[in-house]
Amino acid sequence: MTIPDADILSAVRAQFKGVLPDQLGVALSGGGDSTALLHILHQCLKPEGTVMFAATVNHGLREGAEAEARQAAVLCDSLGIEHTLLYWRGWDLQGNLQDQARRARYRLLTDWAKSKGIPVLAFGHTADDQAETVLMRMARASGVTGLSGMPVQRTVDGVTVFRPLLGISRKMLRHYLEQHDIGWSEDPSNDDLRFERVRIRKAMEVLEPLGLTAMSISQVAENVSKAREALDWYTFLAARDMTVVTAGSLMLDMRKFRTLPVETARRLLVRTMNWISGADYPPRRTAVGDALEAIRGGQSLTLHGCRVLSRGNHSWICRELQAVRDLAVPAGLKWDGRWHLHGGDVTGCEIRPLGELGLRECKEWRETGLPREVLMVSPALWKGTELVAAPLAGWANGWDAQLDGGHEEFFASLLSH
Ligand SMILES: Nc1ncnc2c1ncn2[C@@H]1O[C@H](COP(=O)(O)OP(=O)(O)OP(=O)(O)O)[C@@H](O)[C@H]1O
Repeated sequence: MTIPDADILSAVRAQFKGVLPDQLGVALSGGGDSTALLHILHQCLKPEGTVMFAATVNHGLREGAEAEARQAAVLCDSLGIEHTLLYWRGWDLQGNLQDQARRARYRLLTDWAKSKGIPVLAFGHTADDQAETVLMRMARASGVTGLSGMPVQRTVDGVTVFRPLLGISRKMLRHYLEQHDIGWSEDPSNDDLRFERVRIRKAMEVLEPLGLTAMSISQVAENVSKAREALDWYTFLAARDMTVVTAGSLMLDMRKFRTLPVETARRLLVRTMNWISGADYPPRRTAVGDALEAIRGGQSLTLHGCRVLSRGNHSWICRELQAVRDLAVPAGLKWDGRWHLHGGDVTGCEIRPLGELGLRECKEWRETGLPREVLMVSPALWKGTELVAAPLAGWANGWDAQLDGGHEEFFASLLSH
């Protein structure tokens, strides 16, 4: 299928939703997709005055990579776009090479964008990449979030990662390149059947005559992503209605929580646990399903570095003591990835959890109205074995405990991805 240039350009332009950045970076591998991306964006943005930059990462893993990167630089030069070559030399010869290379690539590219003050970084993921991602996630029996595929836009380390080609197929882009007589490099690993993505790509050739095309599968991802947005809103409103967020923990009104549809309750539980533990991955789906049933049945339990305490009509979700018991940082630094203590002289002091011993010294802890388990995992200031301050347990001593981003961040996390 071919579509005219004007349609491709207007589809890409529409992804900016009327807000064009002053500066934009392109992650240019030199492959067909990102080469087409560079050219298309150049056509869309140059007349609008956006200054473009491009960067290519050489992972140092293939012989031809340097020559391909140089070729990408030549293309940029011909379009008057500043090009930077970034090098990764970090593989520790252990673990999943592809995964490490991908993480390193994102880090190098976002660092580069930040160093140049570039707010938006465009990637060449296409409808085919989206379809492959969705099929791989189906193989893992993913839920609504996984089946939404890759988002068009998300923030990574303060930089907007932007994928304006998700609605355009690889075939259309190849046609575009041929029409404009633009060359590109073929990465041999794109044909390496050891990779699941490549095997899925092959399988798609069989699915295509049945109507399961890159375009139709990526459209399903977009539909699911809209359904996910609606679900997130509902989860957000439910959280506002049935939770109290305090001392970095969450108190759930169980009478309301029990009436929630399972998927809403599951999302609320997962987001709460990720917010409290700081983990950037969710707990296993089956573990969450079991936990949910137990919590609704009024049980207490431990999961994902969090403790769920059943207290009659309420359940508390807080940090698990065992997960932070040995966590100590010099006062002045962030504790458990999210707490700061502010107050007087920090010389010789460190932040550790209040724990059982510390709580015993806080004679007025009951007046806080918080369960002892919540207070025991709260940040306290220690000088050796001497407790200097426990701001959340009624013994502030001139000190104040502040949560990174505050409690509103929890509610915001229900709507962000
Ligand atoms: N070495 C690299 N340097 C810079 N950007 C890269 C590099 N590798 C991938 N990217 C970016 O990530 C996007 C997705 O890469 P991936 O390898 O998953 O897909 P691809 O379909 O092979 O893309 P392409 O045809 O552009 O190489 C690319 O389109 C490009 O924007």
